[in-house]
Amino acid sequence: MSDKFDVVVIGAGPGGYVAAIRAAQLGLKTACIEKWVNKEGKSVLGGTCLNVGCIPSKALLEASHKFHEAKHDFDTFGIQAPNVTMDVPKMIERKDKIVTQLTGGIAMLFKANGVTPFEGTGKLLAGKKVEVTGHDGSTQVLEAENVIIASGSVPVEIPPAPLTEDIIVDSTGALDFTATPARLGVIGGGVIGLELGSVWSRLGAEVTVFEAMDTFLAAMDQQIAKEVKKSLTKQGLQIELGARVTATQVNGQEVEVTYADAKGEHKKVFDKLIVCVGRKPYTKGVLSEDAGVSLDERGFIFVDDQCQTSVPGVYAIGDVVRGPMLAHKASEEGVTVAEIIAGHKAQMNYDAIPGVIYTFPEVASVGKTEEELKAAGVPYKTGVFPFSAIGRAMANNCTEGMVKILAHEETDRVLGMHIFGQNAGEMIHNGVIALEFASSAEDLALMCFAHPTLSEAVHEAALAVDGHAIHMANRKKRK
Ligand SMILES: NC(=O)c1ccc[n+]([C@@H]2O[C@H](COP(=O)([O-])OP(=O)(O)OC[C@H]3O[C@@H](n4cnc5c(N)ncnc54)[C@H](O)[C@@H]3O)[C@@H](O)[C@H]2O)c1
Repeated sequence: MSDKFDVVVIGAGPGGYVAAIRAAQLGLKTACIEKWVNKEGKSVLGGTCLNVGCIPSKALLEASHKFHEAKHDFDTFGIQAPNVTMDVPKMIERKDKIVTQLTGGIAMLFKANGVTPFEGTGKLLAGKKVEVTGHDGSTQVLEAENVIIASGSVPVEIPPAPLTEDIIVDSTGALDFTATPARLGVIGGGVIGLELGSVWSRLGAEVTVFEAMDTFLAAMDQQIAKEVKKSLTKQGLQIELGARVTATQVNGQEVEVTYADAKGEHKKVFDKLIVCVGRKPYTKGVLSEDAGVSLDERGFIFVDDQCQTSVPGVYAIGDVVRGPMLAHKASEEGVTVAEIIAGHKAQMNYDAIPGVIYTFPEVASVGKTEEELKAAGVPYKTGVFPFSAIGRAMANNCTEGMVKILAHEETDRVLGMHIFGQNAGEMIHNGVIALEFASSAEDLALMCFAHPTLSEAVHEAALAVDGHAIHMANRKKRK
């Protein structure tokens, strides 16, 4: 059987499903192929983000934060809640319910928009044909005017720590622990390591994070990264920098980790070990040999600025192509490509993609870091404002962190915004809008921010760029 579509999308993660919906909205006959099967053996849409990534991890982060707050911080507010306990299976059940609701929601959106879903594995053949192999092994070929590959990424595995059934796990396994491990090891002090390490630490695990690099959150603005490390350490995460895991040995229900740092070789024993050392693009079985689509030297599908691959009419988006591996980046690329296919002018701005680490407090950034500006020789000025001087932060009992704004020394144009603080992931959109609209720090400073809000720290940081902050003594006073 052969079916013809204007657009065939391979993959229904936040890149693929968004691309498919937008293409259908634009009047294009669209199909979307997804092979994901959940724990119950059911075909589901949503990819990594909805099934085992962004959403389930946030459900656990929220639950563990509430538990931690009830146990340790309620007293500050005058609330007595002795004997607070955590029901881990119930927390996991709630997480699973949210996932089911959201993945089912995409199926409904496909229906509402007229996207034809196919369950199975999509493989690009020559001539913009796509073969779909169903879960029962049957095959059919779809013909397409345009193909969008959105096959995503998978966790990197490392030889010293091969995954086991339930002791050495990846980020997916760490979302389904049935009880809090007493001792938890985490390999990789990146985004996933800090988020999942936080979840289980708040629930009572003794957590050690092994990070191979000497610098903590090396890609981040280092003034912010230092504060984050201090805060997480205070919360109980033991962060070992310059620590490379060289071997693991599972003994019954525990695992011994061997790691090397500047002081030599050490060993530490854990009940569970999470491996989160990055993700790699997933192209296995997605491209036939004669498909004509080239990969780059790191295994990503090679694309131009408009996400076009080496084959005209074949596009690739999201984690399988260059750029940050972030759901919202994938979605925006999906919309951009759908618009391009429909003949519209569309472009993605890679300079204004926010990144958030959902620890408590959150860490969020957009644009350039101070280190990047220094390295590029760009003249800049900074405005920093601490949450400790924000009334709402005091009322909320979370005065940790700061907002930092970097602006061009001569033009005053906002070049970067970095926030460590409660709700930083929401506040960072001030920076995204500033970058998109090429605002100056003065533009932000001249806006009226609601009081009392945490966002006032953004306003004050913008004022501080030129030494005008109201609620702190400015280091440099300017007119
Ligand atoms: N909140 C979010 O936006 C979010 C959440 C989860 C994942 N993600 C994305 O998923 C991707 C994967 O996340 P991640 O945390 O796995 O990767 P990452 O790249 O953020 O961090 C991996 C870390 O592991 C370290 N590492 C590598 N090998 C090691 C070893 N042998 N021993 C010790 N440390 C080692 C690296 O130096 C690095 O710091 C990232 O691109 C991330 O952006 C984003």
